[in-house]
Amino acid sequence: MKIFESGQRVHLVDKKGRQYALTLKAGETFQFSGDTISHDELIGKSDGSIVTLSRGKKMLALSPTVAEYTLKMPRGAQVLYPKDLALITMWADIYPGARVFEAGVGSGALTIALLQAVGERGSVTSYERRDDFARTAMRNIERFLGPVPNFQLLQRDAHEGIDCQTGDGETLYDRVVLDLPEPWHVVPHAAKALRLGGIYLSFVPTVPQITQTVDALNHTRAFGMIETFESFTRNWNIQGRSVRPDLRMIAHSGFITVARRVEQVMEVQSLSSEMTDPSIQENGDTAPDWDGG
Ligand SMILES: C[S@@+](CC[C@H](N)C(=O)[O-])C[C@H]1O[C@@H](n2cnc3c(N)ncnc32)[C@H](O)[C@@H]1O
Repeated sequence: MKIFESGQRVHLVDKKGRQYALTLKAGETFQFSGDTISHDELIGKSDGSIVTLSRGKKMLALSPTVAEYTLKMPRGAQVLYPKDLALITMWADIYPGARVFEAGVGSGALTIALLQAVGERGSVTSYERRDDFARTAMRNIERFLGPVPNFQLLQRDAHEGIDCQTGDGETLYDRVVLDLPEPWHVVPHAAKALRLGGIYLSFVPTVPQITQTVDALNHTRAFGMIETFESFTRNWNIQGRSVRPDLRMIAHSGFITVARRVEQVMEVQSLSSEMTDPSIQENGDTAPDWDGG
């Protein structure tokens, strides 16, 4: 059972699912539309409890998930949406023990997701150009995760390079994850900083940014398996017989580009070689390469 303690972040959720964030501090009072509840009443309660405010309104007290926390935490820069955080951690294949380089940090939403995924055995090193954003991010990160000895946040410009040499000349990083406007300037540094087989991932909101990023990845000849994709999530309203998609959704956030650091780029097959490829059937469809498909 998780019991709320002073210093912890708690979300109070009303009947309509609206969430109100507070950081517990003995002696303080939470106020909401003329209703109040003292933090002391929440401290010692279990995660998932129902609490009653001064005028009788009932609310659910929950320990926020990463998705809930990052949507409600103070922002310097725009945060990544949970749908993109989920895809980034999966497609960058952030695993326990991984050594990750990240830039820029913004408000720290992606950093929190990366730190959770690498766990105590892994590490995250992040560059953020703006000192004010770096400070907001550090507060956000520590308020959610507590002290993070495996995290290094440096006020640096990632366009100028990624420090990646250990004493014995080994490159440091398993993964490079970028959420900044011009990732193509960082691509040559990522090629040097990533170990062979390592993964590069960047997130950008517009099509010209993808083109420049993919051009830069191809230009280095150090990356293969380059893919770009986007995602949509659409919530559904399920109330009695009213079962339908919500009227509003986030129609666009951005594009994810992923690439693998390789020793040598394999030539892309030309159309003429595809024509002689036995796996291409006469109608142009690719033949299944499994038995009985
Ligand atoms: C969109 S925000 C990142 C948001 C972050 N991923 C989050 O979820 O909270 C982009 C950040 O990149 C930083 N940035 C832009 N160019 C940079 C560079 N060359 N080096 C380091 N940081 C940079 C900006 O200051 C900004 O904070």
